[in-house]
Amino acid sequence: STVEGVELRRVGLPLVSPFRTSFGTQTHRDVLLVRVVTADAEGWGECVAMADPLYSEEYVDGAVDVLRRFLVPRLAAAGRIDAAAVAEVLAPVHGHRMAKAALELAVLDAQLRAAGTPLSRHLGAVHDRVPCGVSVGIMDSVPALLDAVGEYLDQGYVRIKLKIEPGWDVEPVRAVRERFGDDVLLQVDANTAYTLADARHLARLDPFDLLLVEQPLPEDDVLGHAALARQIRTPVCLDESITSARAAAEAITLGACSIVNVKPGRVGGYLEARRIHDVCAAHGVPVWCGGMLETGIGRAANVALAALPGFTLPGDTSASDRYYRTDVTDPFVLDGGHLGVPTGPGIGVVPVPEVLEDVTTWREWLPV
Ligand SMILES: O=C(O)CCC(=O)N[C@@H](C(=O)O)c1ccccc1
Repeated sequence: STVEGVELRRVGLPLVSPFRTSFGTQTHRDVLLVRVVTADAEGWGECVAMADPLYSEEYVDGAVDVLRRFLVPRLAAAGRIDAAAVAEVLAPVHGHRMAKAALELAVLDAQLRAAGTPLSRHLGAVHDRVPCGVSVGIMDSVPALLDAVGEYLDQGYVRIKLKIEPGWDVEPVRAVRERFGDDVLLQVDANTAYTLADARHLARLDPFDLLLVEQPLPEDDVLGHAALARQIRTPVCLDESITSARAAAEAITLGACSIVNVKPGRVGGYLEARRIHDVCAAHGVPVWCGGMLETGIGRAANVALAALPGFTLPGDTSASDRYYRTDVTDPFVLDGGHLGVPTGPGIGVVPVPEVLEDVTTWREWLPV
């Protein structure tokens, strides 16, 4: 399809409750949405970058700039192209995977809508609904944590992920196990907050039968994760380190991880995410779909991806109301601990016009 123009749009969404991780606390999301207009259809993409470069090197203002000055012009210069070729067209621009992922999804969504093909079918989904986990932030106290976990379990979430950091790890995990038992699927996410010197401390999580410990060490310390994996029993899962299918193959081969969190925004798009899924499947490594507090736009695409066969662990594909009182699309609502995979063409959802207008803080039309 030939792109006629691209709209960059920022929306401001308050979170229903503060979300604290080892790298900071979020109370509000400044989300960049990308709308691609072609002769046949328009498509939507979402950039998962945060306002500040604290999870990765990307941030919203930078994504806007690289899209406006480098990515959209290169897409325009390519003329009529298939969505499968977008990554190659954008490859000369180094990095900026979240910005690239947003543009690629918008092109792919427009193309699939024009063809009447759901994204799930295009990616190779085999399920029509996916089991949902939930990510629980670092809390002010253990009692507050137990209340939050109890509430999510009552809502039907099938897996609990606890954010941890030095000083908030063994005790909250023990408290959740003691209160909710050994059958609850439980995992932890450190977001790079530890070092290899913490190996013996992290081994204190072993008795709690966790599904995994996610990204305990810095994203560039692949060999450190391999060394750690030899010193603890809890399976190591990588997130920030896995920036591509090649990075996944390398980390697995080096023994740095036995589970992978697949996040389309982090790896440059849903097509690279599928390649990571395929590489992991070839190595017998289970994957699950990570989240970046997406609106219904990114959430719809994540649920489609999470329906692929290798996604055998519940992902961070929570309901819209985990984060937002009002989503920009019709809300994703948990049903028996699952979310239904959208069945419409493309990502299968569109922003609700009046909501979108109400939450828009900035927009720019880039003619092509
Ligand atoms: O459910 C969600 O969408 C969020 C899941 C989650 O914990 N995301 C974490 C992460 O490190 O994976 C994150 C949150 C905010 C920003 C970056 C990363």
